[in-house]
Amino acid sequence: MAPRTRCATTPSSGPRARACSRRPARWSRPTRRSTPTPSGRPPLPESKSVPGTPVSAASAIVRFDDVVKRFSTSSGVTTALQGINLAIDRGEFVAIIGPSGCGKSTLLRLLCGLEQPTEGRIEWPGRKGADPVRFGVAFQEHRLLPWLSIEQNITLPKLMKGRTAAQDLERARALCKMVGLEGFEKRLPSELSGGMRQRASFARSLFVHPELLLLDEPFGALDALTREQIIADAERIWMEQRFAAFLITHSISEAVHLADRVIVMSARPGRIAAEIAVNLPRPRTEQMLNPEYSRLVAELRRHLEI
Ligand SMILES: Nc1ncnc2c1ncn2[C@@H]1O[C@H](COP(=O)(O)OP(=O)(O)OP(=O)(O)O)[C@@H](O)[C@H]1O
Repeated sequence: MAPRTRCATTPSSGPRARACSRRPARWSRPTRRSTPTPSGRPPLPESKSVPGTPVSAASAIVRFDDVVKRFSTSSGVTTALQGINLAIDRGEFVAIIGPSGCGKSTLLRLLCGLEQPTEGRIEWPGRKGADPVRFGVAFQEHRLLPWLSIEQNITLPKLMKGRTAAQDLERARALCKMVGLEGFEKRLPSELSGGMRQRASFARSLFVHPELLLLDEPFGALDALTREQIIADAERIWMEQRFAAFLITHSISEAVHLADRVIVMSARPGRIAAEIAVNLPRPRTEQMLNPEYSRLVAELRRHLEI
């Protein structure tokens, strides 16, 4: 039987081949932590991805089975994604990286239901009845409404329903504090720096207590220093809350800093070319000096052919 995914840049034997995702549709059970999380919540996976080990229905929040996505336009049909088999576990941080146009945003849009697969299935194993999984989304552009204060922007889902309770404002304030915006709750977006607006956008994505956080290059447009600070904060917040996260990024260092697993996509039609488990200890702020960090960066560079 042909492999479900193929590695475009990896030889058929040797260490690189082991990273290649020639594996069945269901992947990898995480190793469980024995130490409590800083928030005191139940322990969740620290790092994972043993090639060929199936993800159980109980641990996966979402699973793509042989998903194909084609777009039909007046100028023809584009196959954006081909043969995607991917499972994301509860509490797992997955980063996705690949060349422009390889289908990363299409994957994200499939995840939040803005697109439907042309072939294959997307399953939500833990979903009860018609209850949707709670999503948070943050984009490269902050998408804050300019006429609303930061706390109003954060509570927007409730504001739109016309009922912002005291506890919602309390949560908005707590989120502002969490992302380093304490004291700026009443400000308008135009009164904040670019990095602060991005922090506010990140806080807004957390407002709904997401089970799955979708991050479409949210730190991509920031200057290097601000970006480093926000990434460190994002990791801390994820460690405290342990939602599942799906991060689109063009930055190898960002992927290695944040993710338990980095998925490398090949050029269009997008396929999963490789899956790299990141087993570095957290928090990873100091890990750049770790030889394993350099090894992972080099491995990802090889897969991306840069
Ligand atoms: N609504 C659409 N209609 C037609 N084609 C589309 C649509 N959305 C995406 N595509 C095509 O699907 C392919 C994948 O696009 P997608 O935006 O997912 O790539 P990407 O990896 O996110 O790119 P980038 O890194 O540049 O943002 C591209 O060829 C794009 O032109």
